[in-house]
Amino acid sequence: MLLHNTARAACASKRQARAFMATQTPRSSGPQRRVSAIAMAASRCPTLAARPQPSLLRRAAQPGRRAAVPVRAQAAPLIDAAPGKTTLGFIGIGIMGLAMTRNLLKAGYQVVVWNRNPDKCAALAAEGAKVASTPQEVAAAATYTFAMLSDPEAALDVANRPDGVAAGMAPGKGYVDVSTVDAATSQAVAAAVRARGGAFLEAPVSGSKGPAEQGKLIFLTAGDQALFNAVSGPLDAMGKAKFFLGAEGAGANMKLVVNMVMGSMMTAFAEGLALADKVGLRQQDVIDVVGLGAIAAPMFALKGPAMAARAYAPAFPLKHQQKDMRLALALGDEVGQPLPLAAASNAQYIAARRQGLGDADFSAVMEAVLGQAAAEATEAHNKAAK
Ligand SMILES: NC(=O)C1=CN([C@@H]2O[C@H](COP(=O)(O)OP(=O)(O)OC[C@H]3O[C@@H](n4cnc5c(N)ncnc54)[C@H](OP(=O)(O)O)[C@@H]3O)[C@@H](O)[C@H]2O)C=CC1
Ligand SMILES: O=CCCC(=O)O
Repeated sequence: MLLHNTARAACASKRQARAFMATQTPRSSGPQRRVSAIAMAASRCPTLAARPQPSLLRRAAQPGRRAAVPVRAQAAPLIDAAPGKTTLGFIGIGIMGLAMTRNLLKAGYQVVVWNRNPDKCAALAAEGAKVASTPQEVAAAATYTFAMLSDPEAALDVANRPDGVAAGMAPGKGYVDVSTVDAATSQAVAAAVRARGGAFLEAPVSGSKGPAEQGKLIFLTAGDQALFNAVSGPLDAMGKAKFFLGAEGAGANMKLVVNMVMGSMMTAFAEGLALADKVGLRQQDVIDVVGLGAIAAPMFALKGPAMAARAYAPAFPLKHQQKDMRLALALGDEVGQPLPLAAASNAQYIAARRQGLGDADFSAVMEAVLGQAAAEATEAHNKAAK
């Protein structure tokens, strides 16, 4: 199935197909083995087989001349990032960006940072980062620039504003957007970066504040594979695993699938805790029982006790989870996949945002669940009283 989907992604456009064919020889260890599978799938892609790619072929213009042979696309070589040698950029010093940048500094990279609210850069400056005054300045100073921004609007603005990342791009440089956005946003950012000669990789992450601090994120990457290889060191400094999934859009889609499932799981768990409470069960007992059985999940064990205490210190802000539900639902709409469960969960995240909980942890969806239950109880009581 993965192979099928990645093959489909690999065949998405002529330009993407060219990117595949121009990529470096895949390395053979760990998740990178998936790279080989993708490249093989791309090479078997019927669209590619049926349509010769003019810029990839040296044509035999006259009879008697040698047959067309593949020519590698001319892309600026990308140098492997190395601690002590490579300057990296990081844009978006929020919950995730702060922890990720710290791990790059700890690994020995020179890092230039920018954040819309410059105050958030102060701690990193004290730890050795340089602070730039625009995203363009970051991209110009760094070989490879990372960005961890809240949503598609922020990602597009930071890339395209007059003093944005694209303006600082040049051949030999790369932009790695680790924000959670939709595929169309990622593709638009990729186009802006490539128009200036830069390489692009989308690399949304699975894992929250804790894994970001511990350098245990999981990168879901797609785009220019040469850039994936070049930033392998920095990715390893921030994460425990990395997947290269194909042409840009595949990483964004993977992230939305994962977060849609996570968002629905959290809503279901909150409903379970609320129901347990109503029937006189101890919520901690529910957490313990769930933790020992087939539906055990690290997320339930991690968030459950705080939810029972109705405390929601933000690790993953609820407004971002709701954004991810919205983007996943839009994706379902686009491809004709009904997602009724996700739609119902999204309604609860929207309700929680309306309750002013957008900046709380996404487990605060519990309050919407409790709020709705309380409202329904009142309504039932009023009906019975009539
Ligand atoms: N927290 C988590 O557990 C995880 C989050 N994510 C994703 O990572 C991204 C960031 O999340 P997180 O760090 O938690 O969020 P935060 O809200 O803490 O950080 C958001 C960052 O985006 C910046 N930003 C927002 N709008 C703009 C804009 N228009 N122009 C420039 N910068 C802007 C903010 O700048 P400012 O400080 O000035 O507001 C801030 O640096 C989101 O896409 C989220 O979905 C992915 C995995 C886990
Ligand atoms: O996007 C947020 C993901 C949070 C997590 O994976 O724990």
